[in-house]
Amino acid sequence: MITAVEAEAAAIRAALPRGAAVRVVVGGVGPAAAAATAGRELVTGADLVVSAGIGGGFAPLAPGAIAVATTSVFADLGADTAEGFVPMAELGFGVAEHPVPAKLAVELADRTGGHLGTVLTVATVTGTAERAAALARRYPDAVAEAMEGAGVAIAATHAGVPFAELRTISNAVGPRDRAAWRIEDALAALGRAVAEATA
Ligand SMILES: O=C(O)c1cccc(C(=O)CC[C@H]2O[C@@H](n3cnc4c(=O)[nH]cnc43)[C@H](O)[C@@H]2O)c1
Repeated sequence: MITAVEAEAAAIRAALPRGAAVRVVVGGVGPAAAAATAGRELVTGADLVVSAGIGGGFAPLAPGAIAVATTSVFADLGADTAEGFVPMAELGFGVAEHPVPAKLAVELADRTGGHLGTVLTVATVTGTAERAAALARRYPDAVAEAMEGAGVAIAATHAGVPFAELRTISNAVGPRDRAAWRIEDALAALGRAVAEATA
């Protein structure tokens, strides 16, 4: 499991059953750090790699809720134009959407009680209602936004290893309101979700 920060890794380690064959690695914030870390870790072998941590939630997901990716997508990798955002794939520069094997996503959601949907990976955290609405229009089934998942997915694809993404909600995707963040609730939910997923 690759997390962005130590607090996420600590919540996961505390929840894992004793002797679980799970490596928990802190990779840093953002898709580039996550991809580099996952690539390095996958050289030593793994059956599965999971990007796990807190994230922003799209309605109706509220702080403490669990999101499980059906697809992790680079949502802000592309070009800004007068006609709007053009995704990387439409520019002819590769793949932005990284599907999770359906059986894996469904099993993870069943075990954790998580909401299935697209999880967006962004390099810039959404901080306005306008951007949140634009993302929701482009990805109507989006359940969460975070900064690492699709980076980990790229490394997993290169290594030929299945990938999943698990996010617990700390804040709503929308206008920046740091006081409304519920990081402790999200970390507690992350621990519960990992305990349920690995029981
Ligand atoms: O100071 C801020 O306003 C601020 C706003 C959003 C995120 C941060 C972080 O430091 C987040 C880093 C970390 O958390 C994940 N995360 C959590 N919520 C979101 C979100 O709404 N959008 C994107 N990422 C989010 C992210 O994966 C990072 O690892 C500070």
